[in-house]
Amino acid sequence: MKHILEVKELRKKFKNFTLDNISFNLEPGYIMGFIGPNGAGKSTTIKLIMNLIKKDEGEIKIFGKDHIKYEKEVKDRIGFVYDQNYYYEDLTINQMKNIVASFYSKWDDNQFSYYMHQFGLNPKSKIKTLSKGMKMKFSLAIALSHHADLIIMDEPTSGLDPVFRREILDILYDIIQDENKSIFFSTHITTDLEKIADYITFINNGKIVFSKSKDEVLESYAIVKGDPDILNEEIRKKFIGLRETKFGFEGLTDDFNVFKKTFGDRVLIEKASLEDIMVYSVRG
Ligand SMILES: Nc1ncnc2c1ncn2[C@@H]1O[C@H](COP(=O)(O)OP(=O)(O)OP(=O)(O)O)[C@@H](O)[C@H]1O
Repeated sequence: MKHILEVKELRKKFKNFTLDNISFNLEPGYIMGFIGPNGAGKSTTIKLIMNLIKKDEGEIKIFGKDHIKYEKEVKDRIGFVYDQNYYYEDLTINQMKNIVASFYSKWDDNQFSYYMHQFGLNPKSKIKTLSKGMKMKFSLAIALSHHADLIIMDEPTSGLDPVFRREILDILYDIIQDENKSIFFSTHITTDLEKIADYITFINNGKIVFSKSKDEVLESYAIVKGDPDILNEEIRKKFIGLRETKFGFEGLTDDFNVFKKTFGDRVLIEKASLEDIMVYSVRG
């Protein structure tokens, strides 16, 4: 099996939004971050992968198998964290865990107890008494306790404090040390991805902007800063996004050698962060 997750020409049309021609692949042993502004189509893509909503067109294969035809088998091997995980609020963590555990063939109670301890959660607490961050920790513990080969998460670190976020990143990093496992997750916290992602898939307005290795992404863009008087129509076209004030300009380009050659020391060329790439690409 070459790809653990294959999404090919995926389409879904809502009344006011179309997810159009989404294609990307994830190989075993890697972490892929899924980024894009609010409303770009991240959750919709994830719901389509998990068959929580029906696709209009396209193909999704997980572990080399069609995600609908082999849904039960495929989902048994996926650890899924979703920003609206539905739990019975009146049950305790342990009672809810017993219900969820029955769905997984490789459920591991020791692993779950380990995470309860690690995450500082009391299994006797009622779900309704948990804070947002604690509920997310509970969801993560469930996703990580059945020896999943693919972890899919929709904004798993939202609502978590920086200390716990770092702990989660370490856990995710440990998981992919097993080279047969992969992680696909959406996030707005691009600095987390700079730390641990191998691949970045960027979606904007229902379309894929790029799906590439993180190193390739970070090497192919730069921020150029300089004096406004060097800007003309031709030069402006070299920017993906540009911000101008009367004191200077700052812009994102994927053609920074041209600036180096043409302007030398008159421009400052700096590395672009994932956040820069996202913000300038979206704003234009
Ligand atoms: N069931 C639905 N019916 C109609 N439109 C929908 C439905 N679900 C999502 N949409 C629309 O699809 C678009 C993409 O939404 P989606 O939740 O996938 O974005 P997102 O990238 O996850 O955003 P965020 O970062 O804010 O979570 C939005 O315009 C949203 O209004």
